[in-house]
Amino acid sequence: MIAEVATSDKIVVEKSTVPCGTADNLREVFSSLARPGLRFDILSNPEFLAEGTAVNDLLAPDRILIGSLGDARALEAAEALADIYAAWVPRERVITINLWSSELAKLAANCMLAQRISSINSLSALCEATGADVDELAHAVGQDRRIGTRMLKASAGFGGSCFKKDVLSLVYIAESHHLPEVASYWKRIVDINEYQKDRFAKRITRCLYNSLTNKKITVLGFAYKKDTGDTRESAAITIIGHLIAERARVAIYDPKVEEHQIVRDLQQVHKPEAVAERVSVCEDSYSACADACAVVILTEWDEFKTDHLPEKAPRPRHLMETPLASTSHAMSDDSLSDHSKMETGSSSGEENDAVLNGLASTLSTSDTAESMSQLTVSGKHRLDWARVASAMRRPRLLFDGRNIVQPDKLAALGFRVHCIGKMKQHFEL
Ligand SMILES: NC(=O)c1ccc[n+]([C@@H]2O[C@H](COP(=O)([O-])OP(=O)(O)OC[C@H]3O[C@@H](n4cnc5c(N)ncnc54)[C@H](O)[C@@H]3O)[C@@H](O)[C@H]2O)c1
Ligand SMILES: O=c1ccn([C@@H]2O[C@H](COP(=O)(O)OP(=O)(O)O[C@H]3O[C@H](CO)[C@@H](O)[C@H](O)[C@H]3O)[C@@H](O)[C@H]2O)c(=O)[nH]1
Repeated sequence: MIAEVATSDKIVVEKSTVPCGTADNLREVFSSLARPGLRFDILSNPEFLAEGTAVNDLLAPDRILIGSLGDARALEAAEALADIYAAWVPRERVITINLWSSELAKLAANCMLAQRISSINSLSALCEATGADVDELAHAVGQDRRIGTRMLKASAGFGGSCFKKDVLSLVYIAESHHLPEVASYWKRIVDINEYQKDRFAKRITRCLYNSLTNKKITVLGFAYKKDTGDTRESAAITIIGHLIAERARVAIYDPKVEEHQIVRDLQQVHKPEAVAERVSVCEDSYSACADACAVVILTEWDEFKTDHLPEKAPRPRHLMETPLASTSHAMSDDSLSDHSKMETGSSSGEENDAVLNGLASTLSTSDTAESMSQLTVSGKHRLDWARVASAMRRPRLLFDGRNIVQPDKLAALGFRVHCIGKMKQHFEL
């Protein structure tokens, strides 16, 4: 299009993430379609902003890459583009490199970011098996400045329109250059991501006694990350797909994703009838959680955090006198003990309810009640987890697919909390 309408020399800037070598293809297109005598300088200037932080990323980028062919004329074009950025970006952050390095650097950056997440996620499986804690591990490892702490948050899997696409693009490039070992190395990043989502979904099923049929499970968060309504490649799509396949009833709440988008996404992985029958999209967390036996956090929205809850909620006085030791051993296995309580309403299950009810009455009179009902942090809304707990059914499981809650605080409210990369199941009697 540009080639066909241009009547003077042009600088053409590639902003999109493209396979390495695209600039060459563009040059061929321009030379075959453009008017004779016109010159087109193609520059690679990949975009590094992330959704949710786009404005900040634009205003204060780590670096600006400008790739050019490197001849005198191309360097002049690169300089013209660099001058635009000079209005707000320090010159030393504008890196001028060759065209192919720039195209490949964008892909490589995303692949290496995705690789870090798959690395920590693969380690999260090991943490669950060994008793290590993945957040402690990430912190300890990240203190080495050569490694750093960012992009090391274990999760139920990365999503977004870029990571999977760009890793697979690199895989394709490696294959087309006859580098199968390189291709298979990078392919594993995506494989581990699929494994992580699958593992998380299976853990939910396992903790609900290997049957989800007609059990209500609430999903909090559908976007691929917080502060965006984008759902492309969201881990929620795959994980909810598993829940639907297991015939659960799934209630979904996300503060930014519209119902029609959720339905459309789920219809990619399931028949429309199954989605219509098994999925409901709710206006708020409380209606989504009512009567659910499990809550699953899939997006790290701030409103789901527990930083407004007191460090340790007071145990109701009447339960202080109750001998608790006798039941504690029965709670150590994450499936059997819950099973007996849910099916039979055994005494320990009733004690759990008593804890919750007692807690509610204690909270209404104690000082802690004030901090507990303080549902904003720095002016931002927080979920009333005590209200959620009282609206749920036993065993009140909570699966934190983003490791954003403080498990002990929720355990004090009667939840049984499962986190990524932590063997310990958090609950109180
Ligand atoms: N979304 C981000 O946060 C982000 C950040 C950095 C870089 N990028 C890159 O920017 C580009 C656009 O991303 P986006 O999130 O806006 O994607 P998008 O899917 O929202 O937009 C892509 C647009 O390109 C159009 N399109 C696709 N193929 C085309 C073709 N062959 N010819 C003409 N038009 C075509 C689509 O119709 C769509 O309007 C991608 O290369 C992406 O990797 C995106
Ligand atoms: O420690 C982390 C960090 C992120 N994620 C997940 O990874 C995905 C991607 O997150 P993020 O990188 O913040 O968002 P994107 O908007 O996809 O941005 C990436 O993709 C863009 C498009 O290419 C690039 O421009 C950005 O630099 C690159 O960060 C999301 O699902 C996150 O929840 C984790 O699981 N753990």
